[in-house]
Amino acid sequence: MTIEKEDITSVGVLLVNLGTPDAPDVGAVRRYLAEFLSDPRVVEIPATLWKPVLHGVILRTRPAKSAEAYRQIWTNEGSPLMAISKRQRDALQQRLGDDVFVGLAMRYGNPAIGPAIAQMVNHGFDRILLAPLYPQYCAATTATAVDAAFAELAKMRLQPAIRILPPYFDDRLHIDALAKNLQRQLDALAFKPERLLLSFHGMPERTRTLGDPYYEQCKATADLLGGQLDLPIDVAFQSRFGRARWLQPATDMVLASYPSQGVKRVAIATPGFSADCLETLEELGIRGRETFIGAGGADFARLDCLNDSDEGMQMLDALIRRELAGWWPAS
Ligand SMILES: C=CC1=C(C)c2cc3[nH]c(cc4nc(cc5[nH]c(cc1n2)c(C)c5CCC(=O)O)C(CCC(=O)O)=C4C)c(C)c3C=C
Ligand SMILES: [Fe+2]
Ligand SMILES: [Fe+2]
Repeated sequence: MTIEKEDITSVGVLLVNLGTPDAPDVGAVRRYLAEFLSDPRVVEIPATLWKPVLHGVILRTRPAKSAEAYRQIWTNEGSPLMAISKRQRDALQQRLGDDVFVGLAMRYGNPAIGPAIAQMVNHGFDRILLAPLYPQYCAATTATAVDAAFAELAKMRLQPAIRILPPYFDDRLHIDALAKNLQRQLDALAFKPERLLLSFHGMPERTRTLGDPYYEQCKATADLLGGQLDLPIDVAFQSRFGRARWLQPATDMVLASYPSQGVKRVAIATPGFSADCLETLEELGIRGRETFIGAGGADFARLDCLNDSDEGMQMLDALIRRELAGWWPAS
């Protein structure tokens, strides 16, 4: 009997994002935050010091506040991050066709990475491309997603072959998709912004010296993108958490200071997020707007992430096809 190569290989792609609570209520948000903030890749404080603070203070106070924020952005399809991620998965599956399976998993909450990998392996997928949907690399996002996948593989005798989508912060495909998508949104605005603020999720500043290339990669994305747009850009970092010094400048401080510098019309975009989520919709779209208008600003627009836009899906399709070279299409 001869076994053809095509008969024995089965290729799957697993899109991975950060994750979100199952519901906008205190219990679900507490479960999500407990998993997220117990990850030593996220909070790099010795467990003996951090656990009492997490369980004694943070998980008693933050879930109610965060649940209230989630309620303001929740949709009929659930959390925006989940709804958009599912649409990205479906659109990619459609583009790649039936020969390649496209799955979706989240680092925190559901659907979890471990069971998603186990399920793919049980269904016979022996070549899996993990695609953490973070354009810029940091240990708190990319590395922890990969850790979770390999923790599942560590339980297996017969492991699938694994590939990992590299960070795509400076990839021409990514920059072109962002430029085209943002220009389209800017052209549709009822006002002409004097400034485009590019807001990336913050990180503790010390992660830079510890070896994360995140800050430099955010700056590189911004520089390349700025070169393709016809308005001045600024870069800032949002969502500060905890007491340590975070990457500067902080988005809320920049928004508050614009009007006194004569910048009254602003657009804000988030090229570090592949899908809109609490941090873009509530923190920027609601609170950021209030900060800017409250400080004397006149016009504010929050621009969408690439999400499942044509530009975004075309980029993802091309990035994934490139990483699948030699695996698929079968030669
Ligand atoms: C895109 C990159 C992200 C980085 C880098 C990141 C670092 C980081 N985040 C926290 C703490 C929180 N982040 C929260 C939400 C959240 N964070 C990201 C992405 C990055 N985080 C996303 C996509 C989301 C949104 C999830 C959603 O459900 O829509 C939250 C939860 C919400 C809240 O209570 O504020 C926390 C907490 C830390 C500590 C950190 C780096 C060390
Ligand atoms: Fe975060
Ligand atoms: Fe936040």
